[in-house]
Amino acid sequence: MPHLPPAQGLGFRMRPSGGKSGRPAARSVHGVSEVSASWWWWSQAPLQLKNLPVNSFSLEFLTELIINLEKLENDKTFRGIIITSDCPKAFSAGVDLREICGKNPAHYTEYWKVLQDLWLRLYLSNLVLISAINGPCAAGGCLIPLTSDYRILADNPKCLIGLNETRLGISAPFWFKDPLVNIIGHRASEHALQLGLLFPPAEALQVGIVDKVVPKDQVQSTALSVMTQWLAIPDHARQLTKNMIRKPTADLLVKHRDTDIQNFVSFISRDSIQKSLQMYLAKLKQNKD
Ligand SMILES: CCCCCCCCCCCCC/C=C/C(=O)SCCNC(=O)CCNC(=O)[C@H](O)C(C)(C)COP(=O)(O)OP(=O)(O)OC[C@H]1O[C@@H](n2cnc3c(N)ncnc32)[C@H](O)[C@@H]1OP(=O)(O)O
Repeated sequence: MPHLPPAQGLGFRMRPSGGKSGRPAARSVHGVSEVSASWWWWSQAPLQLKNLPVNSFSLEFLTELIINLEKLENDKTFRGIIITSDCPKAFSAGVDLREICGKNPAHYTEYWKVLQDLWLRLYLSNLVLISAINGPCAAGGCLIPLTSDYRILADNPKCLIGLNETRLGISAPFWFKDPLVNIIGHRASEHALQLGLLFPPAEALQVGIVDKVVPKDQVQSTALSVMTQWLAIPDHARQLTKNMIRKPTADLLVKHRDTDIQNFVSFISRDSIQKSLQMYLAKLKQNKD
């Protein structure tokens, strides 16, 4: 792991909410993030993503997320995580475009490798992962939902979800496409991916990219209730089953990850792509005004 300097506004919060176990909240500060590990309810941990303004995946944010997930995974008292956003504007805006614009090939290589690492850690996690999606998530912003075991989306027209890469003139990586196919099926994925569809809540539910749509103020309570159902299953049986179903998909990335990195680096280093990226970033800033 690279050494990371402290940064403001970046972090993950595991919010205490009157835990039943009576355990005191443990608070520790690690490098860039403050992690308040405490018990909320049994062994489920709410993990709130906070990389203002839109939870885009900067290298620093990805690295911290991986570290925090590893801690939770190794702490045998935790059996599940509810992942949500603590940024009002988005669940996640996906790849932080500033990480892949105007940098050098070594940086692009490191960035893509860490993004793959996060995907692998999430996709093969032994924990029950529930995405409580309380904001838009497009393209790379779907990484966490697509690798989760269950997805709950807030019923708000702004909460669009989908792999819209083709609309940006790019193709979704195969390791984004594969989980989508596993979730919504082949034909629906062909349709969604080629057209770069971003689904509003009702359509997202209909196509199956999310499992439940509820009013925004019920996303957390619904996630808790779903988690309770999942935790009623013995861990070892559920974990073996999850691994059996997901391993073939994960193995594809493990097997092809070096080639995938090379492809990404050569693609992103092209002048034409760098120009498009600069224009897209400028457009995002203009839209704000
Ligand atoms: C032509 C584009 C080419 C892209 C080439 C990419 C190549 C990648 C190779 C292959 C990778 C494929 C897999 C993954 C791909 C991705 O994830 S690409 C990123 C996809 N995400 C988006 O396109 C989301 C863009 N953002 C938005 O739509 C909106 O910001 C929002 C999330 C819906 C929030 O809207 P709003 O509340 O109106 O806030 P804004 O004012 O728009 O944004 C606030 C600030 O955040 C900055 N920002 C937004 N998204 C990103 C981002 N992805 N990376 C970096 N920064 C981002 C935005 O510029 C604003 O900044 P300031 O103006 O400085 O406040």
